[in-house]
Amino acid sequence: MKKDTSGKTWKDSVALRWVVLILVSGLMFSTYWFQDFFSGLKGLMESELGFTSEEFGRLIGFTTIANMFGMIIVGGIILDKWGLRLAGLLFGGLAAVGAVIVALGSAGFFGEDKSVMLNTMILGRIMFGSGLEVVCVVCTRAVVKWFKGYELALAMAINVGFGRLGTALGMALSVDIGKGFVTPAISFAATLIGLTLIMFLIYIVFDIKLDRQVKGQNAGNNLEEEEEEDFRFSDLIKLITNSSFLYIALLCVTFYAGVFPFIQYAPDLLVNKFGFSYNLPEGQGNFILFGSTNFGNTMVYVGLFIFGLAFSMIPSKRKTAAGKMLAYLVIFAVFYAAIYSMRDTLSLWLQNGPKTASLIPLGTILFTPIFGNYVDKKGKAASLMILGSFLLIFAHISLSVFNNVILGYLGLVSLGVAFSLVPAAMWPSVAKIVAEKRLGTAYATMFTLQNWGLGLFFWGIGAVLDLANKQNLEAIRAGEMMYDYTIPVLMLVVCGVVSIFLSFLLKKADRRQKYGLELPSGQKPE
Ligand SMILES: C[C@H](NC(=O)[C@@H](N)CCCCN)C(=O)O
Repeated sequence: MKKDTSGKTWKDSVALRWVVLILVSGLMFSTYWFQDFFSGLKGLMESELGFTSEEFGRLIGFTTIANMFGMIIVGGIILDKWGLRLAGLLFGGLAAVGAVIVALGSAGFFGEDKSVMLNTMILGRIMFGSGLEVVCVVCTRAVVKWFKGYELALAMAINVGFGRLGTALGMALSVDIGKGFVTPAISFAATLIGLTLIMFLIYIVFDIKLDRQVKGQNAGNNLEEEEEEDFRFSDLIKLITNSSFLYIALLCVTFYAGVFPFIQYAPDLLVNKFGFSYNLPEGQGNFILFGSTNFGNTMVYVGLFIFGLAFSMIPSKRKTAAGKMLAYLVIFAVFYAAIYSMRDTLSLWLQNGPKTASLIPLGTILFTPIFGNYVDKKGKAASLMILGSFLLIFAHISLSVFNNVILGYLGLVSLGVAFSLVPAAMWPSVAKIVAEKRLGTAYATMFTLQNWGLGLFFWGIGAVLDLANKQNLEAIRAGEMMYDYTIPVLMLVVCGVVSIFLSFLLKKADRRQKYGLELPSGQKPE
């Protein structure tokens, strides 16, 4: 799109850009929620629906099947041909319909036989999964459309942050929402997709207006509209024969295979391995925000925190050093006071499987932009991917081989840091390796390959869990014994080892091909 210098469009307004970001990110929030909220319900699915771990794994694994066989590429082509408004509605709608089928299936609407329930839920998850990935691409495209030339990196981080928030809240709250049943939690998650589709409909009004304004400007200035590049198979061939792209794409497969599938089982692991709870004690710890006696305090904390954050974001030239210190002090004090006042609740949460595991995606909301900023300013992206892969290995070893709860917490923290580091370094690196006109194809290719790894491990962890505990399955289901997660999690160490190997190869290839992955943003190698 060419920019008009004589008039303004809606995207030139800061306020409207951020309204658009919220409207678009709604779908990220709800689809990530629906993708990951089953993790908090694994125990309930076993006790209420009678699903084995393998069946649980099959259910979440099948979410990726259409994507493995090219759905994201088909979605990309539809996006190119029909535009982001129709593609968003089509694939967001597909995700919503799929989610409703999962809810109906779990309620026994299609039949109360276990296999009918499982198969209809799988059918719904396949439809949902086909929508999810394309929705993610549509949202990213919309953010680029409105923020290119403005706060693009920040907007992208916030957009993914909404997705992570969806994952965290879905994991943490689904048990409470379901109140001991699976279907209400699924219905809630499906309703969220419906509501955020309405937000997307409102976004469409903004998008139509912007297109009209840009068209008017271009006509007034005799400018031709810039054509976006369509998906081409020849681009795909060029990409996969580029060694740096190949290494980073494979790293995307192995790294994410070690993280997303683990997250689906993390609450159940904490419950079975360390004796954490699935439910909080009746009437305790359910401190969310609303309906809590601490609501007033919380609002004061939130207000002060936003004030501190907003103040710290004022450009340095307009702010004294003392002002900057004051802003950081306010943020720190608010954080400390909030944690201190919630210490009882927090201590209950840190012994609850879904709530503790949800801290992994929650932490990334804070750390991914911090590491992203580091990569922008200092570079070292390939080295940070090596570090992230190392932390992944540490996390999985400490959560599998050892039986120490402190090491378990350290493992979770280490996984959270890795899950912030690698995406913060990986996605901007792809933009350095691949020409902008091929970025759509590059992301679609990476997400397609990634879904192979996800599908395999979503299902594989559950299947190996059943296999490794074959002798004790009866006793485990009767609540007399606990699952042993050692082998399924140890398996994920392999993902970390291959990731380190690939990150070293990437660093070496970058030295040869000179993409400048180790350099700050905007700096080119000599
Ligand atoms: C940005 C990146 N997105 C992906 O990997 C997508 N394939 C969406 C996956 C959704 C899984 N809950 C990310 O989320 O880091």
